[in-house]
Amino acid sequence: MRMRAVWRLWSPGRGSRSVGDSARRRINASCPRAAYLGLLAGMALKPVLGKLGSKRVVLASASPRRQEILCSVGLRFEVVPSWFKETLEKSSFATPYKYAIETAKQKALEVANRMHVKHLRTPDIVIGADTIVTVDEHILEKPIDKQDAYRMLSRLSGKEHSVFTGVAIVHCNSKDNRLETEVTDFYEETKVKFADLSEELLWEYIHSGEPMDKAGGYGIQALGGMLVEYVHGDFLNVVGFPLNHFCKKLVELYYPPPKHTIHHIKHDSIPSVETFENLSDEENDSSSPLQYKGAIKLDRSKTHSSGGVCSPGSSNIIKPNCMMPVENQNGVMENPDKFPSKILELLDGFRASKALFVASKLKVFDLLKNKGVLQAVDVANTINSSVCGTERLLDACAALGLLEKTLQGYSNSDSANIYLASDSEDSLHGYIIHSDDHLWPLFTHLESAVKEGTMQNYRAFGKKSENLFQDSYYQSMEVKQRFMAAMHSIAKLTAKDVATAFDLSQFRSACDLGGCTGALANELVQKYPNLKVTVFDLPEVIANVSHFQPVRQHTAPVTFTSGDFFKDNFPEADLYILSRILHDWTDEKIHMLLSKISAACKPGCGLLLSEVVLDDEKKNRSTALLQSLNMLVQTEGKERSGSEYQSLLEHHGFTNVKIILTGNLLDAIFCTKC
Ligand SMILES: Cc1cn([C@@H]2O[C@H](COP(=O)(O)OP(=O)(O)OP(=O)(O)O)[C@@H](O)[C@H]2O)c(=O)[nH]c1=O
Repeated sequence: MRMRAVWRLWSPGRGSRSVGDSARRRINASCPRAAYLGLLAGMALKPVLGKLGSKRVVLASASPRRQEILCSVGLRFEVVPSWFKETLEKSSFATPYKYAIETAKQKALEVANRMHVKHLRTPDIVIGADTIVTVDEHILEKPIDKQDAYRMLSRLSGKEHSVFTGVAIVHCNSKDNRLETEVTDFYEETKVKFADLSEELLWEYIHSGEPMDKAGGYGIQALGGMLVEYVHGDFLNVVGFPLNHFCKKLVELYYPPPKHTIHHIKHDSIPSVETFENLSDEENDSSSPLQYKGAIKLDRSKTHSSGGVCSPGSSNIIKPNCMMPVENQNGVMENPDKFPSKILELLDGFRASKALFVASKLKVFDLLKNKGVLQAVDVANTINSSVCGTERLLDACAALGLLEKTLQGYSNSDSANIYLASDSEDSLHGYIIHSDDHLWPLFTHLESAVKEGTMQNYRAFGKKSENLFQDSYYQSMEVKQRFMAAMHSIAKLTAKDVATAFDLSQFRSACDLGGCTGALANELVQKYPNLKVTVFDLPEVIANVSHFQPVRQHTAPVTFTSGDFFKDNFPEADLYILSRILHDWTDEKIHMLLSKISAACKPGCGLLLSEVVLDDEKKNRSTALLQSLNMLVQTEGKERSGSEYQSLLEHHGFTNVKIILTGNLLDAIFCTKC
């Protein structure tokens, strides 16, 4: 086995309804990623699932993976596998995804018809899906036998291919005993790259039996994961169902922007955007008079799928072609394609960030964690702020899903308790404060950074950063502590995924260069009790690490040694670690550092990097690419792609470079000295 792909998103059965709330919370607390996904999805889907709860929902698929994925978000449905044969003429479709969508549609329609006619049980909604793999302009479906699987897998070997899943959501209605259907469809594309597969590995995999019921002849969620070098896009889409896109579609269908938003379109030109978080205000469509004050009331009898909405006699008349959700024949609200939700989301993004920053800075989440539920006036008095300002901040946070608002007052959401309270184990408070105090001023000079191609520390803080860390991050005790708390937050969030990305059990000593508070080092000694880890960092940092150490430690403690890795000799080790170090520096300085590490390494020594890895074309991972802009405004470094890291490492005698996209904020790269 030469390559291994680890993507922790796939965890069958996670979030199943049998797990009680408190149990789930416990699981989540020890697994930040699961917690994030669980809470986000749970929160987002609640109102939509509520609406679907009373409907007969049918999954027209025999695929156990699709059943598990949909189960995992708590959707209630029956399974009626489709009898539709996947025999549409592929060459008659202009693009592969159109073929996948059409097949998905036919699968769902076949089930809808059969249930209506044969079983006299018309479903409300039928969901169909079809997954295909495309490579070199060929569409690969499920192999018919082992030879076919061999042909498919050898075609995929060493190459990038696309996985498309087409999905059809069919709304059904029985009128005068006739079945009426309304289809909403979409597709999702994920790019997957396979390693070069040896004949031996290929046949071993085929004989495992796994390829036979899977498009392209592999199952990424199981043994097939070992064939994969990287995945760009939605992992679950490869597994068979694009859950994220599906949830967004449900939101669009069942939860159009709140009616008072429509008011804003007219007067502010900035409607709120459809994020999952918007859904936390479950009762948006309640009949609360306050909620609709001054807003257009949508009268179902006056809405038409073709025209838009008007409310005659009201002063708030909306013209037919403005960005209104319109009702389709099934009474379902849909957004016209023109609605530029993505752009508006970006345009508004800074407001949401700033609301989060201010609430964190004013310790709103700490207060609510301690007190449970409070009215706005009590929060305002405690944080020494105006009642009207506090109320608006709390409302905004509630609408963003950070708080919950009831008649009793405001309380923290689960994710706020886990990530926003400053004293919780997985708190991101440090990083939030750093973002507000340090990154925000730097980003206000992004335009200059882009024009000049350099960091903006002088413009933002009036200080030259000749020595980046001394001048920017360690210039005062306060700034240093803030910076270390920020790095600690991120390291805690990512350490487990980085520490477990590769098998490091053969190493006995490790040195984490620039390892700061030792968060990754502490995770490594948990995972590998026989590993002795030394954190090597500047004296200013080492002097300040004590209060970041874990309270209960069952393993040998991590040791800390001070020095400058550019100038001083560093401790001997058979594994070196650089976590978020290379992205701070120019290629020239990286070469200097890597050649020092290479010289210190004996053959067989390992080097573990943890960085955000960009895709080779630098076009797919927006979070990673924004992180590279972040490096532009504040350092002389940048984020790099997998092949860029590979060539830097190979240049210094490291081989067998493996990259794992962890699905977390940091990815992991491992290589050995030859
Ligand atoms: C690439 C890949 C695919 N699959 C499975 O491949 C089948 C695709 O075939 P389909 O025709 O879309 O679905 P089906 O299995 O025939 O079911 P149905 O929709 O009823 O026709 C689905 O099962 C998927 O999970 C995996 O489990 N893992 C993977 O990495």
